[in-house]
Amino acid sequence: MRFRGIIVGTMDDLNFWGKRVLARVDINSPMKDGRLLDRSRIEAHAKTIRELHESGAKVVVMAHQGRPGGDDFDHLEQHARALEPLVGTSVKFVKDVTGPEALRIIDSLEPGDVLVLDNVRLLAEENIQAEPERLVKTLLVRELAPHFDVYVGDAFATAHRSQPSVAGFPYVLPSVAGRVMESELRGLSKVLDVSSRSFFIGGSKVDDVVKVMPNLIGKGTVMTGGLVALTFAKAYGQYLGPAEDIVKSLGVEVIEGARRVLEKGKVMVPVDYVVERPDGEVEVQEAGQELSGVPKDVGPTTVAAYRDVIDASDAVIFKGTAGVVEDPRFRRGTVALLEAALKSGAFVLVGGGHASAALSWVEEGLRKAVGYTSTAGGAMLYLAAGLKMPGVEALAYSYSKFIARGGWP
Ligand SMILES: Nc1ncnc2c1ncn2[C@@H]1O[C@H](COP(=O)(O)OP(=O)(O)O)[C@@H](O)[C@H]1O
Ligand SMILES: O=C(OP(=O)(O)O)[C@H](O)COP(=O)(O)O
Repeated sequence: MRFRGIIVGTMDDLNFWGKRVLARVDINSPMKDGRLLDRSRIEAHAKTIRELHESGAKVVVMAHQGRPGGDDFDHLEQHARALEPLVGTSVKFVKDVTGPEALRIIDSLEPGDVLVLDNVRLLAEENIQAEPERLVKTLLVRELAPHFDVYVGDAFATAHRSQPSVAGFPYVLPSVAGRVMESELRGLSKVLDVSSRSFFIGGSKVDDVVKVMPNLIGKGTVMTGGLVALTFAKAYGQYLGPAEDIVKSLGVEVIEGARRVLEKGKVMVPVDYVVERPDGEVEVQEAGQELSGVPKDVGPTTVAAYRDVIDASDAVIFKGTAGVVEDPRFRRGTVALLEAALKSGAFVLVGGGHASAALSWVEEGLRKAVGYTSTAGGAMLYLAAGLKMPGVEALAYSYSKFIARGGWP
């Protein structure tokens, strides 16, 4: 398939029967207290895995969950169990990635078998980002690649990271896009080219947002929520009371980055917040004055102001959440904004694990008004901003090196 001037192979280009296939998917899902809260990414990637299983491949699934140190950093056994009914076969799981136990099971697979490796971010070197020359030298790539014939890059939601599992293997193995990667690239290239759009950008991955924001300003009005909003409020000089430390913990570069974004253009920040006071009570407080609790959602006046922007847009791109949606007390802002977008008649694109999970709390009849749901949050924004996608570039390299000249069955 052609994508923005490059050619990426798809699963239609290869015969998988009996092949040892390493499939990198993104089943990173919202979790609370060690339990999966949402399975949409697992459902999406199950289609790719099922097709590989039905084509007689020996399928090894590689994925991550959370980031080291985070509450949702976990093993992938639950994910493997959730895949079983969706793929329609028993799914093996090994609590290992490149160790002897993993390699033994990989080498013993029969056509049609499916094995899920444990969280690839348990390996330190997966958590660095580097150029392809370095990625191919990582132990992860050097140790696993010889055990495979083909790599399927399906982790679209992680394709903006130049990490070894995403952007390393395609330089040494014939590689194609999986079905999720393929449909996201096709789907998003169509919908991102709308003239009058607005962006709602929330959630906690502020470093990603600060990176894409200079390219988004000018492409539409940007409304913020979540930790993104707190960072920009700080960059505007607001005092955040008990949330000052939360924003400081994101690092000076992130706050400085937000200030530089504001030199380029305006970003909308909340005018009120739902805060949690030290005594556990929840109340709405106006922004700009000293907050006496931690802001955990946007307030009703903010929702009304953002609704006006949404109503004037032809397309709304929604990434991340307005508040701590895992706690029902701080879900209202996100749900109200999603509902406003879905009622507005604009084309609504929802991206990101938490934002798409929040759709399940929206009035049932409204849900069908979503124009496009992407499995990706950050990666979707990178694409909207026209930034480099190392996971896609690696697949294009692999296609031209190993597949295009017809050297592969
Ligand atoms: N005010 C806030 N304080 C702390 N965390 C927040 C706040 N608002 C949102 N979050 C967190 O942001 C996370 C969702 O952000 P993110 O992962 O960036 O979204 P997505 O998965 O949709 O791309 C949720 O875990 C949510 O609790
Ligand atoms: O959930 C993801 O990204 P997203 O929250 O931006 O959609 C991906 O799994 C990438 O995870 P990362 O942002 O920890 O690299």
